[in-house]
Parts: sequence; C-alpha cells; structure tokens
Amino acid sequence: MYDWLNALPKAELHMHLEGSLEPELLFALAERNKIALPWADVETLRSAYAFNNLQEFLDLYYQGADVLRTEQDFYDLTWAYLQRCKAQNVIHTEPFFDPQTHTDRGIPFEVVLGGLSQALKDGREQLGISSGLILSFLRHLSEDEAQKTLDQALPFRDAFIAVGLDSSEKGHPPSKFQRVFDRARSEGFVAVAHAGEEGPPEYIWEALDLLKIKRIDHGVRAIEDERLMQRIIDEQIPLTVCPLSNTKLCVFDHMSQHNILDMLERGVKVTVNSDDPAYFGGYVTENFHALHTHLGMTEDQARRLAQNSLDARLV
Ligand SMILES: Nc1ncnc2[nH]cnc12
Ligand SMILES: [Zn+2]
Repeated sequence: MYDWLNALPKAELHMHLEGSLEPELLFALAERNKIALPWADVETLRSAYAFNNLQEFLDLYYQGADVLRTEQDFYDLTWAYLQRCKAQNVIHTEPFFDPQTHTDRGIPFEVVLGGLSQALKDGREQLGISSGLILSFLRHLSEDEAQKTLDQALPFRDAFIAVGLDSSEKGHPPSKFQRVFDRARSEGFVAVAHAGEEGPPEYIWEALDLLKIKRIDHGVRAIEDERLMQRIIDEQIPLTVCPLSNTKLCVFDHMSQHNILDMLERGVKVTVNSDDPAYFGGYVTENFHALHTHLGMTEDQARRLAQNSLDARLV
C-alpha cells in the first residue's frame, strides 16, 4: 500500500518550509555558518522530538530555524523539500514560510525570499513541480508587527499567492489580525489561517467571518460544532489536515482516534498534509500510510483525499 500511496498524484497544501529542516541539514548548516548547537549530534536532536503540545514543538522549531542565515541556506532547505515532493509524486505544493522567524533575528526579508523563490522556480523548471508560496504571520506577535511584515512583503507581491496565520493558537484568536488580513485581501492576496488545531471552534468561525479565509489549516476541532460542520460541508471549504502532526502534538492521543475519515465520509473537503515533516515523522506519503495502518483507509478514500488536494489548490 505504501508504494501505491506514494505513486498517487497529489498536492500538498499545508507544510512549513522551516518544518522540513531535517536534523542532518540542520547540523550541516550550523557547521557552514559556524554556529554552536546545544545538541551533541543528530540522534540527540532527533530524540528531543517528543512533544506534549504545540508550544513545546514551536520552541524547538524556532530554535532550529536559527541555523538558516544565508540565501543559499534557504535555497538548500527548499530544494531538499522539493526532492521529497518529487520522490512522493507531489505534483503541486503551496508551502508556508514565516518571515518574522527570520527578520526578528536580523536576516533581511529579501535574503529569505530570494532563496525560497529561486528553489521553487528551479522546482518548476527542473522537477515539474508547480507551487505557490504562502506568507504566514506569527500570531503570538502583535498585529502591528504583522502589518510591518506585510509592508516588507508588498514590493515582492508576485512572489506570494496568499497570506496565512500560524504559531501559538490558544489565546491568539483570528480577530486579533482582522485589520492586517483586510489590508492583505485588499492588496489582492487570498487568505488562509490555522484554526481549530488546539483552539476552539469559535476560532474557526472568526477565521471564516472576520479574516474571510478560503481554506482552514487543521480545523479538526470543527467536529465539536455541528452548525460549523454544516457550513463547512455546504460551502465546501477545504480543511488542510495533518494527521502525523496532530498525533505528535497530542491533538489526538492516537492515530486510531483521528477524525479525518469521519469528516471525509460526511462530505467535508479534507486533504492530507505533512505540516512539519522533519519534526513529525514523515512527508505526505507517510501521512497517508498512517491513515491506512491505523484507520483502515481504503484505496477509494485515498483517491478522494488526493483529488481533494488537487481541487483545493489556490493556484
Ligand atoms: N502545526 C503548526 N501550528 C501552528 N503553527 C505552526 N508553525 C509550524 N507548524 C505549526
Ligand atoms: Zn501548520
């Protein structure tokens, strides 16, 4: 089944490029940039990938991203991810990046964007993988800081297809970012947002009604609100679900409890994605395979999930 799932043509609509930084590349970049790391070796770092919640993961994710310093580093990160896409028949990808993770430690916006954009362009030309980059605001920071990030991005508007919202969800509702999303949409960007990963269904309502998002990232807690479920089904609003992420971050205790197939069978437009594949134990195929192993996902269900990912593309 793994090989069959791997060969299925699919799109990835929810992954963070910084979350594809494998420990081996992290160590190589630390050496290249002469950065001392707190972990003895790759195995020690990998063994630290045990999380009780989103925040514990984010603390390590932001620490890991510190090895990314030059345009070449951002290129290498993205190129390594695109190689994985090629190997798993991901024919289209819409990755996130978090500019504030880098600009806040003094890396110029154009250094980050230059490396990512060049790799995505090479991916289109050399690997035949189409793509569209999503600029994501960090929700644990202020709306003013998000506005400044949008200001920095506007001169490069052709490099993005959408804006998103990620990082620590609880205590940072979508309403906090209503004005910056209004401005981003008026500048022609599509909006998406993480909502209902750890946060309550109310955050999904806010993301839909206030941020006017076209896709819900995660959204698995929608199942707690029947009226919301009905809206998501009626309007066919896609959910970019990340099964391995949800179990690694204890949103579900075990993959056998995941609700993605229940949602699929109720008519929700759910898709399968890797989120932060270097940290959560696998890329898209591994996520599909876990659904087969623990939830008995059939070939027909896998085909519908893959078709949803192709249908839910923004570009
Ligand atoms: N799963 C996730 N949720 C929120 N922010 C993130 N940033 C990277 N991965 C994330
Ligand atoms: Zn995510």
